[in-house]
Amino acid sequence: MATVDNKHHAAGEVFDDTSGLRIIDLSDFEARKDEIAGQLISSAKDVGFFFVKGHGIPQSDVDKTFEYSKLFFDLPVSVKEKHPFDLDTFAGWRGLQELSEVTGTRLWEQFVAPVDRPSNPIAASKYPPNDLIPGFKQHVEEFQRKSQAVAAQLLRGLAIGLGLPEEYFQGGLDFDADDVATLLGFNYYPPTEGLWKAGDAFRLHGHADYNLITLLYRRAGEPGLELLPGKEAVADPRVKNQDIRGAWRGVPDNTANWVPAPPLEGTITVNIADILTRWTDGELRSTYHRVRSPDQANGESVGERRSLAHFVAPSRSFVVRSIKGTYPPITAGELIASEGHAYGSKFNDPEWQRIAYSTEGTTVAAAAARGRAGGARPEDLFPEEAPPIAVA
Ligand SMILES: O=C(O)CCC(=O)C(=O)O
Ligand SMILES: [Fe+2]
Repeated sequence: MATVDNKHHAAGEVFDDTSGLRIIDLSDFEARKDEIAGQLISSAKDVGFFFVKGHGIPQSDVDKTFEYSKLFFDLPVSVKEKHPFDLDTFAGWRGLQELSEVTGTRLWEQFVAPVDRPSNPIAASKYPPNDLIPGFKQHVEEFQRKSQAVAAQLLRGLAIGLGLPEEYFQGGLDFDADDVATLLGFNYYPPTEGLWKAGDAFRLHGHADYNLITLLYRRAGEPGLELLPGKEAVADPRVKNQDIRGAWRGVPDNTANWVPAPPLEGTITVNIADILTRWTDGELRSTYHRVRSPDQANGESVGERRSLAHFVAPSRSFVVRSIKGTYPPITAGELIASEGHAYGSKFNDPEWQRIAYSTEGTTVAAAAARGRAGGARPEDLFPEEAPPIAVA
């Protein structure tokens, strides 16, 4: 696993050698917030992805959450299928059946865990009975509370970086709200030994996250995440007059230059997601990303892979008003549901599935990005001109 020592300095900033992504140190935030804000905003505008260290989340909390991931996914299908994924809320379990139909095998399973609140009857019903996994729901809540505090700090920095009041993006972030919409996504990618040749398929198709900002926790020795820096269509000025509500923006270009983002010890991988893109009129980039299947020939582990995606979102009743008025006001709850339904209908389209889960067209660019001896350079992350994006 690469570590945060695997880095070089450019203009006083720190980059990971393999991805070219910035590693932003959040320690001593209050004293350093203007400096941090500058780094955050430049990553959020140009790339949409970055790593943070000095975030204060103990590794033991992350490890414990991964242990719960194993307990959950090890449950029999007959138990998990009692808590199906729900397109209105994005919560619940999915993966097995729909992906088996496309690939003939299982690439990805996901359980998206809500925060249980009395006014949200869906939340409790998404969890297996407590005696099957004692303490699961409570741990998920405690972990999300800590992770959301990091997200709130990042959003302060981004507001400062945009020249807005520091509190600008704090609306809707009350973790104790009855209609809290923040979710913890558990991803499980089963072992691929003997299932397919390296590069024949993706574990997770290219997508942009539906929420506000995502904090992604990953494990040592489990690469595969790739991203398309700053290329999300909703951030493109050419589509800014469209109402992005419910738009599912197709399958991202497989021939484009995807950049690998390795897991870096002690860091959280952060990405801007669609609600923040909408809120900032496309200025901050909700960037396409995907998980490539392991490349055994290059020594990558074909064992299981897990990740935790903390999908931070404003409370469902919070009204998102884009700063410059590019998009009409809409509640976060409506946005989340419309993205969910757009995703659901696309997902059931066999042609979409075929393209999303095949590496057709990726070989040259993706292999070049992966094989680059010294890793991507920071300047690779700042494409001069985005190719035209079809919006019809
Ligand atoms: O597993 C990963 O590294 C990425 C997961 C992801 O993109 C998601 O859950 O939205
Ligand atoms: Fe994602």
